[in-house]
Amino acid sequence: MNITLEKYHGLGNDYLIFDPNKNELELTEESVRLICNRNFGVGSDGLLVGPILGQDKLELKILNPDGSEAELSGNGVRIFGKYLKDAGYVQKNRFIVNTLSGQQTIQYLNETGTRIKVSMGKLSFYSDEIPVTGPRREVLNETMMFGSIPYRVTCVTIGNPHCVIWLNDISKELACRIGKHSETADYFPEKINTELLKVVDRTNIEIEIYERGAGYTLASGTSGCAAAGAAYRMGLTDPKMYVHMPGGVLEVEIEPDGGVLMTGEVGYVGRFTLSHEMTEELRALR
Ligand SMILES: N[C@@H](CCC[C@H](N)C(=O)O)C(=O)O
Repeated sequence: MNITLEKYHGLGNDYLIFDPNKNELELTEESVRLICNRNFGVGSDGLLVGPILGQDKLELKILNPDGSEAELSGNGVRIFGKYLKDAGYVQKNRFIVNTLSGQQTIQYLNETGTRIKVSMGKLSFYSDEIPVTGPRREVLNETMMFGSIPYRVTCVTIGNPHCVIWLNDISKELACRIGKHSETADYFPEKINTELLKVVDRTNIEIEIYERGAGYTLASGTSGCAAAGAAYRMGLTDPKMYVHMPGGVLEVEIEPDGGVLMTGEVGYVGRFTLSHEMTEELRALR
């Protein structure tokens, strides 16, 4: 049987869904890299594997295009929510999914499930939880060197690790220039997602993103939550704000206990049935 993948995007952050209940393939780092490759494969910013059906559980495994596993993806969870509705796995309007980072609550805000609110979990700025090397502390406004240049950095986890750099001017070029050094810097034993943050006013921020295991992306849900959390913690914004990214806008709300609510759109691109040749090539990649 040839492999079938469904493609969705969250504000231009595109993911392929590999439903293990409908496909037979043992995924390896190499096969994930080939599927996500934009020239030799279908191409995407990541692969969502699910639903993995457990006892009363809907599990989601999130893979980066380099084959590594991520604890959480905000766009990935919204996309997964839309897929679960489209494929008839859920009938409820509000339900829980499980990722490596814990539980996320998904809520459909419209009939077609294209607008989704997710309760993402809690932010932590503590070094041992992110993780960041050195003594246990909250990593707030510290100087770190990326490619021999010093930057003021606030680090935070929302299940996956983020480093937020507050600047007056941000761009794709700068995100790529800094991100390629910060992703693998010694400060971060599990690597890091990088966000350049520009504060527009108390309810609007702009970010540029360089994702761990994926590189530059047009949008990222966890990055939006991390940057919003950092901006609020630094006293630069109100708790509820619009996060503007090159691919579109997310609404993020920081709750008094550090919980984060994220709301945004999901788009369905289409179904891709891989050729016999491609299916066989993937099966050979062990
Ligand atoms: N695109 C994502 C984040 C995906 C995971 C990230 N690259 C990581 O390794 O932590 C999002 O929408 O949050």
